[in-house]
Amino acid sequence: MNNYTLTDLGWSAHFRKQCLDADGMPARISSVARDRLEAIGEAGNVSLTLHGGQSAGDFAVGDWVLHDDRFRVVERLEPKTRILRKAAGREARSQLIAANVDTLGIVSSCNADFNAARLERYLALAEASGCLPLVILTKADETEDPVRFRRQAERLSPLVSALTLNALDPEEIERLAPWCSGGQTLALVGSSGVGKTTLSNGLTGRGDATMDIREDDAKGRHTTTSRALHPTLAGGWLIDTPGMRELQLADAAEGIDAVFADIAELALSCRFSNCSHQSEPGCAVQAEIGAGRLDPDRLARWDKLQREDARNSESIAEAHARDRRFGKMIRNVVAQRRQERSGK
Ligand SMILES: Nc1nc2c(ncn2[C@@H]2O[C@H](COP(=O)(O)OP(=O)(O)OP(=O)(O)O)[C@@H](O)[C@H]2O)c(=O)[nH]1
Ligand SMILES: [Zn+2]
Repeated sequence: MNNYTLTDLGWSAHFRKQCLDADGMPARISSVARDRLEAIGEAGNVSLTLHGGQSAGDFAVGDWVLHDDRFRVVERLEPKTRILRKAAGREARSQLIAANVDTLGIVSSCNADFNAARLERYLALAEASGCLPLVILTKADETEDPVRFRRQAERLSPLVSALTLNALDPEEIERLAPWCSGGQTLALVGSSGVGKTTLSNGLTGRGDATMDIREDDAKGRHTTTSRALHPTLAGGWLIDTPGMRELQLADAAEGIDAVFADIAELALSCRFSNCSHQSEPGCAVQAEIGAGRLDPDRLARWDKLQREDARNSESIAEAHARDRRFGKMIRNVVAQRRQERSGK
């Protein structure tokens, strides 16, 4: 049995402001099942049910909700940050992976996994999600020169802070405490084998086994959902879901511009506003490359990310519009209920 305060759980003025005139008890979602949410509140773990047009897909691990005394979800509070991904399947739309992640830990290792393009992709994602990016370079014990990797990472963007560590050493893992203490939430992304599980186990003190929640689906079969919001030893939270592990860029245009702010700014000085920065006359970007001040590979990576993002965003723009209409409908229903309750 836990006894967390709302502050321990990551509650802040951002959420309090949203429920000044709302009734219901706050709880933070720790896992999302097909028709039910598991959450943690001041009274401990609670199992919440959805009703009245609510769909599990509208909620993500890390979200704050208000529930009534029959443990029904009344309202989802607008999150501080949200991590989206382009959903699989033919109908392209974005899918909510996690909410209220304060820091996105971008994990890579001090070896052949280190890849500038991949780091930039995750940095853009962190920026688009509103999370603080932290590059965590593992396997520092396996290289002669970890500082070289850290410098390379820090050169990618002024947004980056990076640290190197041996994820197998509990003392070194403690260096991550500032990002996952005091109710703060950290999530880890990165390729397979870079040490996410090792870090996660070290940060939470738990073994590899995830606490599964069993649920009967409509056909009477058992399905399991992993609890995905884990308390860290430092007094914060770690979000670990399968979806976090397969993130792609979607709708991250702003994030890309922030990571490549130097190129985006140069591009403003190109003679043509639709310059492709390949061979046009008066291209400020090519001029910088010619002068040896800009790495042509970096321009190529920027170009690739932008094209990928444009493809993804185009197809999900319509789905977003539909989500907004749906959100509005839900808010209207909730407001109407509230009016009815206070009126009678
Ligand atoms: N020497 C050393 N080994 C490490 C370090 N971090 C992880 N490892 C090892 O690298 C291997 C892969 O680590 P995992 O934690 O399973 O990697 P992961 O990112 O969770 O991989 P997936 O589960 O496939 O996504 C394991 O054998 C770890 O023991 C480190 O900092 N130093
Ligand atoms: Zn140009």
